[in-house]
This record gives sequence, structure tokens and C-alpha cells, in this order.
Amino acid sequence: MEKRQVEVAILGAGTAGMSAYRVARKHTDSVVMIEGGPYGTTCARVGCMPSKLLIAASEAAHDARRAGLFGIRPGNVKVDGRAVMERVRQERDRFVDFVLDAVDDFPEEHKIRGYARFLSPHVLQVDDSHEIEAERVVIATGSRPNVPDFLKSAEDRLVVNDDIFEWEDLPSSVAVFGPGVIGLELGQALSRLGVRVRMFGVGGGVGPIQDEEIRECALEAFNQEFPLDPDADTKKVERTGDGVAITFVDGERGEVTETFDYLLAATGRRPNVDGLDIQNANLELDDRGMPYYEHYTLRCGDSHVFIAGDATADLPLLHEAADEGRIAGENAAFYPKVRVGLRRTPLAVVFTDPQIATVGKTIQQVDEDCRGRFAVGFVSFQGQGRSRVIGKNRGLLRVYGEHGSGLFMGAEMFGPAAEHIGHLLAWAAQSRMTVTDMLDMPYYHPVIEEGLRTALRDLNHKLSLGPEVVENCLDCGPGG
Ligand SMILES: Cc1cc2nc3c(=O)[nH]c(=O)nc-3n(C[C@H](O)[C@H](O)[C@H](O)COP(=O)(O)OP(=O)(O)OC[C@H]3O[C@@H](n4cnc5c(N)ncnc54)[C@H](O)[C@@H]3O)c2cc1C
Ligand SMILES: NC(=O)c1ccc[n+]([C@@H]2O[C@H](COP(=O)([O-])OP(=O)(O)OC[C@H]3O[C@@H](n4cnc5c(N)ncnc54)[C@H](O)[C@@H]3O)[C@@H](O)[C@H]2O)c1
Repeated sequence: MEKRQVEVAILGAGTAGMSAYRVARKHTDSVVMIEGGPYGTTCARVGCMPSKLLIAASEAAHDARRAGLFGIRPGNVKVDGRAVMERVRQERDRFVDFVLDAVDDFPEEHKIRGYARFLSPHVLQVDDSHEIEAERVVIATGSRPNVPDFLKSAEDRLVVNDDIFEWEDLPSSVAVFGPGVIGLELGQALSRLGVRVRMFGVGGGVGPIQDEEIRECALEAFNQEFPLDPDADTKKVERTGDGVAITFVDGERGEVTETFDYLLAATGRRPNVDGLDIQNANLELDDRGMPYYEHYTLRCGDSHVFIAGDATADLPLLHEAADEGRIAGENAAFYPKVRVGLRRTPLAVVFTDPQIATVGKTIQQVDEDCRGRFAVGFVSFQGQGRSRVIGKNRGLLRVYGEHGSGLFMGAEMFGPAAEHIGHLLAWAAQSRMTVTDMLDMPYYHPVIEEGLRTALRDLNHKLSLGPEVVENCLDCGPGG
């Protein structure tokens, strides 16, 4: 067992861990980054990037199929599953290689391989190879899929996101459990690539959507492509000779059994904190065994331990993991001087079609913060000019503003180019713009942002700050 003493030990070499390492290293050379699994990050290996690659293939198939709308007849669209998966893996490997190159550049003495756990507040054991005495620790151990026990009856046909990207070919059918972000993105992509998909949820949720009207709209749109029951009554999951038989109650047919090649569990993720022997770190823990920590400093209580990325189980998104890693790494380096870091306006995008974007405060948070004194502006993209031109005229945007101050508070969207509209809205929220300020900005024609302007005008009027929205107004151009 090799023993070492360091100022800063970082657990995990994912996005958060590498950010923490880069910042900490600027201030001290006495730092180690400990990685138990393969280098390359969840984002590049099995997360953001391969999922977006699969979605890109599905969009190509979908666009070819719907080309008839424009009078274009590409003929029979054939999906070559092997070629689709080959590109996914090839491009994924390029992204992973970028990360591996970055890790290669870190000095060898800063890198330790193995799983770390706490022996005491300042002592970590890494497998059976190292004992590290660290003045400060950053926990950046990420998360893993959380699979409910009853799904395990699918045995070898049970898959999680990691497995899908290793497929050599596409299967013919997949049952997706969990219409959250991963389930919706992967489920819709597989469906558009010709895989028979059925999606099962619990509790009625659809992705991260909190606004009831947006949820209804999204649910209807997804159900036009594949059956999605957000509150399914699943009776049985069984591995059979030819796949996984799922018995469930169908609204129209009663109790039915359908067989699928695979069952994809996309039922949420669990932070990798349970394997750390965190009870030895002398931190205050909540009833799930998670350390209490401060959102702006990432410090656990008044200790020398910081936590960042998916390990916090709070905002499991790439840009948040990078931000949190930076803040935690800097605070670990300068400890006991601990500084508040910049936390940005909440922004999340789901890469379905239409896309989903959530920005700023949810409608429930706005209601609470404004004590009910808020208004909601609205636009449907059905008749919106640019959206109709490109045949993407589905969905809704709802924007929230505070009475009195006229401040823009948040929004939810299920509609075209939500990844871009979401950014505009997040930038406006972080700049603390009023709805009037936002309407003073330029809007080109014909663009999807004109739909955003319609929603903002509706909101401004409801906040008693502007005139009523005029149907077919001329300065909007047709279909504003
Ligand atoms: C399918 C999928 C799609 C996604 N798509 C998006 C997207 O489009 N946009 C977006 O913003 N986010 C997306 N995410 C979320 C994003 O990938 C994560 O939020 C982000 O990668 C988290 O980074 P991290 O550094 O916290 O964790 P990770 O990158 O997982 O790093 C944690 C590291 O810690 C290591 N580790 C664990 N335990 C120990 C231990 N005891 N000792 C040492 N090392 C340990 C692990 O091996 C791992 O390498 C997606 C996630 C998934 C699964
Ligand atoms: N585009 C993106 O930014 C992106 C993409 C993928 C993942 N992510 C991140 O990864 C995180 C994890 O994604 P996720 O989809 O695993 O989690 P999630 O929390 O988004 O969704 C889990 C879903 O599973 C459902 N569920 C739970 N138990 C179930 C059961 N027994 N049967 C059926 N459904 C069940 C939940 O109700 C929920 O709808 C997300 O919160 C997100 O932050 C982001």
C-alpha cells in the first residue's frame, strides 16, 4: 500500500472532477485526481454525446420521411441499423479521445487509478493500492442508473443507456421504462429509427416539464409517434424465450401482454456517494445518506470536503457539473478561504422533437415567489410563420412575469428550436430583464423568435404594461 500526503484529493475524473483538478492545480501542485472507472467522462462515453449522435440519425430518417410535405419524394426510407450504430460509436470515440488526450497531459504523479473511500475525514483508501492523507477533498463521483428491482426480471434483456451505444445493430422492439429526459430522448430516437417502442411512466411526469399545459401538449405529440402512458399500471415483467414479456393495463384493451426485444430502464440516476463510506468523513448526512452542502460554495457543512457534479443529485447537467467543479476546486485549493461562486440561471434542454426547454423558475416557484401576483404569456407554434415554413409548427411556449416589477421570471417550451429560444430566455432572466426590455430587443423576420415575441407581448399585456396582442399584426409579418 503506497501512502501519500496531499493538499487536495479529487474523487472522480469526470467533467466536474477534471474542472476541479484544473482550477486546483493552478494554485497547488499537491493534488491528486482519483478515478475508479475508465477515463473519458460520462458525457462523452455514455451520455450527452452518443445520445445526441443517435438522435441525429433519427432526425435524418424522420426528415427524409416527412419530405413529402414539401413535394420531395426520396423514395422508401431504409434505416441501416449497423451503419447507424457504427457512426454513433465512431463519433463517440472521437469525443472520448479528446478527453483522453486532456488526461494524458496531466502529470502522472497527479493521477491515481482505483475507487476511493473514506477511512476517516482526512484519509482515503484507493482500492488496495493507496492510502491518501488529504487536507481537502472534492467528491466528484458522478451518478449511475437507478434500476427498480421489478425491472430486473428482464434479466439479460434489461439495458441502460450505457448498453445501447454498444449495440452493433438496432433491435426490432424496446420497452422504455421512465419517460424522463433519457427515456424520451432515446425512446423517440429509436422509434424514428424504426424500432417499435412503448413507454411506461409512473406519477404522470413527462421529462422535466412542470407546466401542466405544456405537459399535456407534449404528451399528445409523443403519443402520436409511440404509446406513452405516463402513469402506467405494469403488472408483470418476465424474461421469455423470445424477449421480455410485459403485462400492463391498457386504457382501451384492459390487461394485455406485449413482448419486446429489450427493456430500457431510464428510471432516474443515483449519485455515487453510497460507495464512499461517507459515514467515516464526519459530515452531516440527510436521510438518504447524502451530505448537506451549500449551493454557492459546494462546501459540505463547515468541513474541508466539497462536492460537485452529478454526485450532488441536484442539477445533473453537463454545464452545471463543469461550474460546480470549478467552484469546488477553487475553494478546496484556497481553503480555509471559501468563496461564493457564480451560479447561472437554470436552463435545461431535452433534445426530442419538438424539443423541451425549461428556463429560470418553474411555474410553481414563480407562484410561490410572487405570492400569486404573476401572469403567463403564451404562444402556440401551430400558425407561427417560420415554424410553418419549415413544417415544424407544433408546440407551445409559456412565459412567466411578475406583476408590478414586470420582471421576466421563467418559461417552459415544447416547440421548434427550443434549444435556442431557451438560451435567449435564460440570458434575459440572468440579466434580470423586464418583459418590456425583452420586447425592446430586435426581432428579425421571418424567424421562430417572432413566436417568442408574441408570447412576450401577450405577457406584457397581462401585466398591464402593453397593448393587447393584435391578431395578424402587420409589423409582425405574416404568422408572427
Ligand atoms: C444518456 C445521458 C444523456 C445526457 N445528456 C445530457 C445533455 O444532453 N446535456 C447535459 O447537460 N447533460 C446531459 N447528461 C448529463 C451529464 O452527462 C452529466 O450531468 C455529467 O456528465 C456529470 O458529470 P460528473 O463529472 O458529475 O460525472 P461523471 O462524468 O460520471 O464522472 C464521475 C467519475 O467518478 C468516477 N468514480 C465514481 N466513484 C468513484 C470513486 N469512489 N472513486 C474514484 N472515482 C469514482 C466515475 O468512474 C466517473 O468517471 C446526460 C446523461 C446521460 C446519462
Ligand atoms: N438533454 C439533457 O440535458 C439530458 C439528457 C439526458 C439526461 N440528462 C440528465 O440526466 C438526468 C437523469 O435522466 P433520467 O431520464 O434517468 O432521469 P429523470 O429523473 O429525468 O427521469 C426518470 C423518469 O423515470 C420515471 N420513473 C421512475 N421510476 C419508474 C418506474 N418504476 N417505472 C416507470 N417510470 C419510472 C420518473 O417518473 C421519471 O419520469 C436528468 O435529470 C438530466 O438532468 C440530461
